[in-house]
This record gives sequence, structure tokens and C-alpha cells, in this order.
Amino acid sequence: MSTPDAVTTDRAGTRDHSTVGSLLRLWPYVRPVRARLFGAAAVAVVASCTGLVIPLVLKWMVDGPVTDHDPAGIWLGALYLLLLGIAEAVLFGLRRWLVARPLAGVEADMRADLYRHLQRLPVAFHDRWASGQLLSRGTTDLMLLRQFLAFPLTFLLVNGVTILVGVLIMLDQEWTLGLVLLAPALPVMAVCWIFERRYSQVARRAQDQVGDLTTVVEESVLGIRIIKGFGRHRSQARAFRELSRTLRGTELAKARLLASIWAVIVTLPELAIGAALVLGTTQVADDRLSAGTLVAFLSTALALRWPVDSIGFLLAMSQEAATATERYFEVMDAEPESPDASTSTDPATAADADASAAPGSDAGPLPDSGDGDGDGDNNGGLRFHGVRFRYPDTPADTPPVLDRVDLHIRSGESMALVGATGSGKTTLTALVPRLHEVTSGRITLDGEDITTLPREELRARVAVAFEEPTLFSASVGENVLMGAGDDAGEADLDRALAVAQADFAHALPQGTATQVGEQGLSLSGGQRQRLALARAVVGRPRFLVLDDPLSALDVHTEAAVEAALRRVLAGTTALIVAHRPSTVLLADRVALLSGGRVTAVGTHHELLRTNTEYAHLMSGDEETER
Ligand SMILES: Nc1ncnc2c1ncn2[C@@H]1O[C@H](COP(=O)(O)OP(=O)(O)OP(=O)(O)O)[C@@H](O)[C@H]1O
Repeated sequence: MSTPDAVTTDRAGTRDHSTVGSLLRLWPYVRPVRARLFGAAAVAVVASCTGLVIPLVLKWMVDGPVTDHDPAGIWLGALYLLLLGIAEAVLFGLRRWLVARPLAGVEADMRADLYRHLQRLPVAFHDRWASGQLLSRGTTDLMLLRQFLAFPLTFLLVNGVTILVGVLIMLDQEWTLGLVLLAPALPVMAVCWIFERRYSQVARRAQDQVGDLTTVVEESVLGIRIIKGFGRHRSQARAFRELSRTLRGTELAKARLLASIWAVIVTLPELAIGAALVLGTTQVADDRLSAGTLVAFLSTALALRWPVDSIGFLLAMSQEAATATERYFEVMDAEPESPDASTSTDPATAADADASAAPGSDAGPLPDSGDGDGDGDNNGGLRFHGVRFRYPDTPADTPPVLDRVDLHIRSGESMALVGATGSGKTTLTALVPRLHEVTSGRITLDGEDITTLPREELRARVAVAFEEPTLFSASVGENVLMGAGDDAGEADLDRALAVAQADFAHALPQGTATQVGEQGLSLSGGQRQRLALARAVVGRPRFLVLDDPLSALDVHTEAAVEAALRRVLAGTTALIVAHRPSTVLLADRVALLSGGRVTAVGTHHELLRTNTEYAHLMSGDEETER
């Protein structure tokens, strides 16, 4: 998994879209609600322009009823102003009502798509990406996008139109004063342009740092036992503080940029209004301008203050939304698991596959794997043919983890896989359900190449249980039945629990309906392992791949589990990663993985006699076993 820092620099370096270009990618999600969004924008434009009529009513009042001392006219003018104010408020309320529901829907759809996509991305992607980065994309970034669609998107348009209409009204009132007010337009636009470029970089940095911070929090919560156990809370807190200080620095840089653009955007127009006021007053004194016109002019200028002032933070929010869009699509653009009936999409993988001269490699006939079983049944069971595997992210010149692995587990047989730590046992088991794609060679189930099977079917045939059992926040029963089809019921659950020697589940406070917490933390390691095993067997799989799933069990429970497994799953072909002789003895035969290859296959006792490496690996617990 990448370090948080690596993720930050990595992702920040990928920016090559303009703000508008990035935001346009939201269109497919916005399309279904475009009518409401455009309707809301139109309503907001009308509401905002309604506000601009108020200065015109004021002009009419000053030059008319006020000058003529006509109280009835003044009351009428006041009524107009009241009605205009109410209309403006109602229209803005209507705008909010129009967008609230559809935009919540857009956010929910994008989140659902992200979640669905994450499920379809290969394990290699998840190995590479820090979970906090994914979490922050699914939460903070999507929230920023909804806010952008609800507010800055509309108001950049509304304020633009309002400013345009306001300027036209002012030019119409008195063009000389209008030009004075227009003078700051060019410098303000130049500042906005510079701001947009600078802000985009800091915004990206800040959002990546939020992802890094989320990763640290998540890891600290998940690893709280380790942190406490090793007394690492201080160093963990220090790491968190440092990241959080860095984020604070970035946020302050954002604030500084925002403050400087705000200073320019507010100051220049204010100076222009001041200048127009002086100029207008002299014109009124010289009788070249009516007092009402000056009042209307200045009221319009003041009414435009908010639309102009808000441009700074509307641009900032848009920039953050563009960054959020980029971050969202970085995940969405990642290639999902290669489609069924094909091999890896990794170019290095393809090159390797071409270059491979391994026996049994792609497209050739399936020769005897040379496993020495001599049974003549080449196709039954689970078979590895010249399998070679290198992790996609490792440099091309590093030796592959697995190199020309040939192994045949006969139908109905259980094979233990033994090897030194780091020899690639877990990696080999992950290839069977296609959690990773072989670099070259092939794996067959009853003669069928696994790459020709739809993934769903493959994973229904092959059940897996890993050493580190993950339980979800659901009931015990739901966790176990995850391993079976929708039609599985209580009887299947009870049978699976019995096979996995997990009858303790019935004694839990609410029996199998008891909720187990995040990762089943309320259960012991051995209990969790047994539930994970029950999940693996509940669907009566034809093939079972167990990555040392009994490591947390005592020898007696382990023997009971295996005896039950043998009885109930008589027709199942199993590959079981084993570290202890007690586990190895439960299998029919043992394969030794060494230097990326299967170097010996035989029974436990045969290998003990004939293979020194095996004998060495098995020594230790050996004596207790005999
Ligand atoms: N996602 C990964 N990316 C790159 N290399 C990896 C990845 N996962 C494992 N490796 C490397 O592959 C090699 C084999 O690892 P693997 O987990 O398969 O060994 P193992 O035999 O199961 O070990 P153990 O007995 O300790 O569980 C190791 O050198 C490991 O560092």
C-alpha cells in the first residue's frame, strides 16, 4: 500500500485538465436533472434582476412623490418596494426547493457508482491505494460537488447576468458614471485569472492531504490494539499532528489566496463607487443630473456589490469542485477487473505472457504437469500449468514471485501447500479465484481454464478463507450465508457452523442473529476464523482454497474441523496453505513451494524422509505431532 505522502504527490502530479474541462465530466450525472437545474438558474436570475428594479422604484419615488410632497405616492412606492422584496425572497426560496432534492440524488448516484466501481476494481488497485484516499473521495469530494452544483454553478451564472443587467441599467442612467464604475473590470478579471491557477494547485494539495489524514485516522482506529499494546499512541499522535499541521498550512495558504483576491475584488469597485459618487454629486449640484437618477445609480451600484464580492469565493468553490471531480474520476477511470474470458490488462503482464516459454503456457495443449501422480487423469480437479506470477506494480527486472508452478490437485483430494514464509503461498491461492491474474501459464478447474469462466461462476465454484478472517458489521448468520446463494437457509447455516466447529454461535446472546462488530472484534481470533471457514463451506463449493485458515485453532479443534470437512465435503477439491504439521497431516498430499516453484509433492511422511527443506520447515512442532 502506498504511503500517504506517496499518494499525495502521485495524484497531484496527474493534473492536466482545465477547471471547466474537469467540471464538464459531471455532465452525465447532471443530465437527468438538467431541467430542474436550468429552471432553478432561470428563477434565480429573475429573482436577482427583481432586486435591480428596486433602485428604479427609488428613482421614481425621489424624482416624483418625494419632490412633489405626495404622501399617497410615497405609500404606493413603499408598497411596490415591499412587493418586490417579497417576490425576490419567494423566488430565491423556490430556487432552493427546485435544486435540493435532485442534487441530493446526483450525489447519491455518484456515490453509488463509486462504490460499485470500487467493488469491481482488481485487488492490485486496492493494494496500491490508501483506503483514506478512497474514503475522502466518496465523502468530502462528493459533498463539495453537490455544494458546487447547488450554489456556485448557479450563482456564477446569476451573478454574471445580474452584473451585466446592472451595468446596462447604470450606463442607461448616466453613461459617464457607468464608465467610471466599469474601470476596475479589467484588473479584476486579470486577478481572477491568476487566482484560479494558483488556487487550483493549493486546493488539490488540501484535498489530497484530507485523504492522507483520513488514512491515518482509519489505520489508528483499526490498529488501536497494536498502538496501545506497543505504547505507540504518542508517536501515532505525533504523526497525526504533523499531517494535520501540514493540512492547516495548506488551508491557510488557501485562505491567504482568497483574502488577496477578496481585497482586490472589494477594494477596486468600492473606489470606483466613491469616484462615481463624487462625480455624480457635482453633476447634481450643476443641475446636469437629477437627484433621483443619482440615487438610482448608486443603489444599483450597491446592489451589485454582493454579486461582485462573491465572485472570489464562488471561483474558489468551483476550483475545489473541479479538483474533487478530478479526484473522483481518477478512481472511476481506473480499469476494472479485466472482462471475463480474457487475461490481465497489465502491459507488463502481456509482455511476460508472450515471452514465456514455460511448459503449459498460454494457448498450447495441456501437457502432464509432471506432478508425479501418474493417475492419467489430466483434467480433473485443480491444476496449475506453468504458472508464473509477478505483482503488477513491481519493477519488471525483479524475479517473479511464482515461476513455472506445475501442480495437480486431483478431484476430491486435499493438498497442503507448504513453504517458507514469503515463498508465495498466499499469492498462489489468490490466483485461483482470480483475485490476481496469472502473468503466464494457466489454471484449470476440471479441465476448464479459469479465464474462460465468468468470474461469478468461478467464484461460486471456488470458496476461499484467509488467515485473517474479515467479518462484516452484520449478524453471524448473515456473515456466514454470504458464502452461499440466495436460496440458502437455516439448515445450510447450521450445517456449515457444525463443519467449522463454530457451534459457539448458537450460544451467543441472540444466537446466529447476534451482530458482530466491525471486523467481528467482539469475537476471539479462533471464533472469527471458524466463522470465516463456515462462510467458505456453506455454499458446498466444488473447490476450496484455504489460506492457513485454522492457524488460530488449537490442535484438537483443528482436527475436529478437518474431520468434519472430510465427511461433509467429500467431493471437494481443496488446496490448504499450512504451516503446522497438524494441518499438513489432515491433507492427502503435500506440495512444497520453494524459490517460486513446486519442488516436491508427496505425503507428509514421504517428504519428511526425502526432502531436507521440508523436514527443516516441519521441525519444531514436529516432535509434538508424533
Ligand atoms: N501486493 C503485493 N505487491 C507486491 N508484492 C507482494 C504483494 N503481496 C505480497 N508480495 C510479495 O510476494 C511474496 C510472497 O508473498 P506471500 O504473501 O504470497 O507469501 P507467503 O508464502 O504466503 O508468506 P507467509 O507464509 O508469511 O504468509 C513476498 O515477497 C511479498 O513481499
